[in-house]
Amino acid sequence: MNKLTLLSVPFGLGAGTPGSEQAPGHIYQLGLFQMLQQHGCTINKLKDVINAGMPSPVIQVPMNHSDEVIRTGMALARAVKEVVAAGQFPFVLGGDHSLAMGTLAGLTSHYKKLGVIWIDAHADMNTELTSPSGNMHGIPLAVAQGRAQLSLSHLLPGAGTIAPGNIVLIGARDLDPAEEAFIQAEGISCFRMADIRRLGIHAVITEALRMAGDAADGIHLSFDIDSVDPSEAPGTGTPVQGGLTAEEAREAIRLLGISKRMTSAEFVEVNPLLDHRDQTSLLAMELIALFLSSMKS
Ligand SMILES: NC(=[NH2+])NCCC[C@H](N)C(=O)O
Ligand SMILES: [Mn+2]
Ligand SMILES: [Mn+2]
Repeated sequence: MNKLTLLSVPFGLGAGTPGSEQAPGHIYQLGLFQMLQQHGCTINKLKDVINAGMPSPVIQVPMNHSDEVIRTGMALARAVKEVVAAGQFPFVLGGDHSLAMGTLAGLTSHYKKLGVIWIDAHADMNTELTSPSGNMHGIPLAVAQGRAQLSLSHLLPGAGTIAPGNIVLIGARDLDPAEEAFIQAEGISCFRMADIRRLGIHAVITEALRMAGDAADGIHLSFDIDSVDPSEAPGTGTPVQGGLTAEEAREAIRLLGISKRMTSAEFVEVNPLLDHRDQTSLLAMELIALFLSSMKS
């Protein structure tokens, strides 16, 4: 595996509920680095990404905290681009899911045909006009496809887009009408919970790697902890019943890791303020260590 750079993004204003900005610090405090060491994983570089000093956004969008979300995305996009240019593996720890716009802007400035595996209860494919909440963590995949007012190139000059055919959604179970319509119209690959129960997580991940990866020059994993059922991951801002078991999440993450095909990853939406006895942070920590250790073995 390439050397690893961990980018922590303590930012949560893209979500409707505060708290996910505390996730990176909290997960470190619970012992992520010790756990990684036990697994023989070395982090070559650790960087906190904050929006301090970013120039004013070149675009305004009518959404909650859009200015801060865009500035953070600009800072993250630059950081991710640097990491990739240095030949390292960028691992982004959020934070809410709006920061995926920054990650994807950085990645698409390098990978011209990026594949994306999006494990989430949601599709995060609303635009500024269809968003029911006004929260920017619900739009990153529409932005990445070039369907929103905001685009990845607003965050980073030279950023590209993601082709709908290179996106695979896994765990979806709470889609808004406009998202549902778009997924149908574009034929976006979407493994809903019923598909996972029918096919099993192993077959789903194998298919997902093929669908996202076969026409791609890199594959990004975007893992939203709300993909896991709230009975095992309650600490998140938009929980939805009927999700993955923690065991299915472990298996999915492990299979993606050992495939050796992933070129970047992000973990988002852990909210320590909504958690029960750190159950969600501890699960996230375990999944992160599992992912990073299975990539190297
Ligand atoms: N990353 C997330 N947790 N996103 C939740 C999005 C919820 C809803 N679809 C919205 O647009 O507001
Ligand atoms: Mn999400
Ligand atoms: Mn979600």
